[in-house]
Amino acid sequence: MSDTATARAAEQPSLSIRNLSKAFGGVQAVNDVSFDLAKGELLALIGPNGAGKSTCFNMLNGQIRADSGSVRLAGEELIGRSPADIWRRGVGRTFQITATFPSMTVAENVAMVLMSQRRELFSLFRTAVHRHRDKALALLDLVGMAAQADRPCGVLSYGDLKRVELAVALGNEPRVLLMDEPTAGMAPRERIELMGLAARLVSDLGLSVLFTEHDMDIVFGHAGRIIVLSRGALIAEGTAQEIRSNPLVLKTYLGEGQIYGRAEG
Ligand SMILES: Nc1ncnc2c1ncn2[C@@H]1O[C@H](COP(=O)(O)OP(=O)(O)OP(=O)(O)O)[C@@H](O)[C@H]1O
Repeated sequence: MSDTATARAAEQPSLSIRNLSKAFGGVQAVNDVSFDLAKGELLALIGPNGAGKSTCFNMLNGQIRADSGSVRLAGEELIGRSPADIWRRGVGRTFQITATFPSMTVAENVAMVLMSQRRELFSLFRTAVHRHRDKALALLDLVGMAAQADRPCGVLSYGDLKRVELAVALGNEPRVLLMDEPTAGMAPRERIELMGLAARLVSDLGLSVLFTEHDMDIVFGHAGRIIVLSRGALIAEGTAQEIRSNPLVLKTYLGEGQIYGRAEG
């Protein structure tokens, strides 16, 4: 690669979304949405219920096929690829509902993803768990869970489970991490701690994180930048201060008075 091409590659956003659209029957769930996620950025995607946030996420990781548009990871097109392929290329995801195996220990759960990443056979699970233990512990250390490595996931608090889930997502060494309502169902203090951890991972690992969130204290307290969807369309983009004072956002979302203390679901 020439010096100019190398410099250009370094400047490239991690994820570049252009004119993304998806309709379900007569409902235009996502309508011509374009935005960039920069390297080392913590970007929040917010909007009222039904705005299209989940549909957007599901297109980014290949779970839903876009009707049109483009999603590029460091310049490489992701549309049309399977979720497993997109995951292997470096787009990780955490879900609203935690998905660890309760009877397995914390370290075994992390080792599972390391095996899967290397396409190892699960029949050799015991030896693989042993082989991946150091890496699993290093990942657990990143999320403050190394001391609990040998406890079964089934006995952990919800906040700790979310940390394990984060370690599992990091096991694939993602360049981009999609976090779907990461703090849903958590107590206020746990919420702040988890997002503080995500922010630290963004700056320490140079990870790019896109997250959806209904808790505006979390969004305004942690996101470097915010994008706002309403009825499938991107209506605003900016810093917390810009979004808070944006008249259209106030009218369509923040003015509704439904975001603080919204029932989780
Ligand atoms: N599989 C589907 N089939 C039909 N309509 C769908 C489907 N998925 C989403 N929709 C519709 O698309 C629109 C966007 O939904 P989406 O779940 O993406 O919004 P959201 O912003 O994630 O909402 P929430 O904050 O409630 O999770 C809504 O009108 C929804 O009813």
